Amino acid sequence: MPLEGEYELSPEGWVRDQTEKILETGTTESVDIKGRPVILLTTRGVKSGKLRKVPLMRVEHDGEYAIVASLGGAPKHPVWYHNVKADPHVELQDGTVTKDYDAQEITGEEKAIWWERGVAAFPDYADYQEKTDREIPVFKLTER
Ligand SMILES: C[C@H](OP(=O)(O)OC[C@@H](O)[C@@H](O)[C@@H](O)Cn1c2nc(=O)[nH]c(=O)c-2cc2ccc(O)cc21)C(=O)N[C@@H](CCC(=O)N[C@@H](CCC(=O)O)C(=O)O)C(=O)O
Repeated sequence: MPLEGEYELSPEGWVRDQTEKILETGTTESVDIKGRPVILLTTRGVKSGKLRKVPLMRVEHDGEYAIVASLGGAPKHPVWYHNVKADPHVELQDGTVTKDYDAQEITGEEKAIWWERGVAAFPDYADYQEKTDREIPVFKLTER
């Protein structure tokens, strides 16, 4: 069951531009970061109840996805992290395909495995973790 409701785009210029391009073209393949693929995550705003769309790096393995709340190694989690913790029902668009998932924050061995996959997909994640004391959270997505 897709997420219903009005959505609002990021106030962050370059992110907004990429999100708009994905929405205009209908595919996440219309954008990339340093040549690396991107997915589009939709979450439910924890206060506004609005749908929030955020592009994230594509971290996929055998049809399963993870999302990494890196925010470039900032000291605080991105706002969408709190949305997902409050309501784990998210949508993920990869290419032209959008599906519903339940997001679960992972830790320990499972997180170590997905973290490696994340760094393989986007090596900058390792630099981001280096530059902050914040442990960058990872969620695994399970199709609903
Ligand atoms: C700027 C802020 O965004 P954020 O949720 O903190 O997310 C920050 C970033 O993670 C987000 O911009 C990502 O898209 C950046 N980003 C990546 N960010 C990552 O963390 N990881 C990635 O892998 C990643 C890749 C990526 C690739 C392409 C690209 O264009 C952007 C990429 C935002 O949208 N704020 C809104 C509010 C959003 C929101 O959810 N509000 C809540 C209330 C929140 C509250 O006040 O408690 C609500 O609606 O209820 C605002 O200020 O109006």
